[in-house]
Amino acid sequence: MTNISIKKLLEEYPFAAAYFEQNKLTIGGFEDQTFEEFLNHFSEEELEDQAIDKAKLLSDLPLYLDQMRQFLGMENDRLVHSLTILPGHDKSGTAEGFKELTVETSQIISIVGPTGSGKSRLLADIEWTAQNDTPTGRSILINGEVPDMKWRYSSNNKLVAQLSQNMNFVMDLTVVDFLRMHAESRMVQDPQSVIDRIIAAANDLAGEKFELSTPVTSLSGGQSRALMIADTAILSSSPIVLIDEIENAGIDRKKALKLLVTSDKIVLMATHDPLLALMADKRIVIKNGGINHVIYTSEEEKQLLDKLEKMDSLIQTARQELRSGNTLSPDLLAN
Ligand SMILES: Nc1ncnc2c1ncn2[C@@H]1O[C@H](COP(=O)(O)OP(=O)(O)OP(=O)(O)O)[C@@H](O)[C@H]1O
Repeated sequence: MTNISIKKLLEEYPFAAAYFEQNKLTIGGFEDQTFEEFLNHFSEEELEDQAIDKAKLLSDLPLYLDQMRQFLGMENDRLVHSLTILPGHDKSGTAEGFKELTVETSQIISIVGPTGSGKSRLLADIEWTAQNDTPTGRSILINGEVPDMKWRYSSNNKLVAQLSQNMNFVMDLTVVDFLRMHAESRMVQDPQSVIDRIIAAANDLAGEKFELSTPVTSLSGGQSRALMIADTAILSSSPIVLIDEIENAGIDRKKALKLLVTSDKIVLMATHDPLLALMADKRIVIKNGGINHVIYTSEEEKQLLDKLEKMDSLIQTARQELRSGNTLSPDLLAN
């Protein structure tokens, strides 16, 4: 929550204004920056003169917001701001190669490793909020603490939303009925505008557009995935999104990730797609059932990402041409 702009923070937690006032911080003019960026604008002299303790102000803000939400009896779902994985052991019983790994909202973590190495197991440990009670011996903390066991059993206030490669709907509903049911179960104030936003976002992700009246059973693989991603980003209460491979999903993967991240989700995805893996802030490398090491995506890798994106867009264009029944010409490579 400290990664979002002050403006967004105030929209979501209006009482944050009192925190700034109590600490005599004038945030006017800095609304588009994050709280950390705002604090960084002070000179050393100003910090000293005004007795501003940047580190304390930063670490106290999430605590303050949590306490206020609890006090005001607001829903728990938005309270999650970090997920921590504590190490267990690999399939041979060897301790995992990291101390602890914390992921915060709006961060993306990718998980890579050979087939059968344990990527899905890690996602399952997170979903189950493992407490040294799964084959890996890992433990999961939420906001730095042992999580409430309610997360394991609650059906409408789930910690984790899973997006998997196969999204086949079996229910006999149109897209709008499906979304309306979901919006009503979440008791949103203005269901129609939420539904409209989801449809617009889903159509933006999917190659071919679909209508509100389309039965969900007639959606293509890519369309149903796009719908579920948009629904998860905009309407789901789950603060953590786990993605098991979206490479062949027929959707704009980059936009999909951006949509989830700007919705303040913690995103973890198992993937071998270089575009997705490098978009992540950190990359968990799994070997023989254990987290072998964690790689921080370097500047160099991010630069490589630009090149890979250009190559990818070329392949996508070629694919589109083939789909439309055209022939491919060498001009494709000219640009
Ligand atoms: N640390 C561990 N200790 C014991 N068993 C483990 C451990 N990690 C994973 N496993 C088991 O190994 C098997 C393979 O793991 P998993 O399905 O998670 O692999 P994967 O990387 O997702 O494979 P794929 O890429 O094929 O989907 C599973 O039965 C899982 O429960």
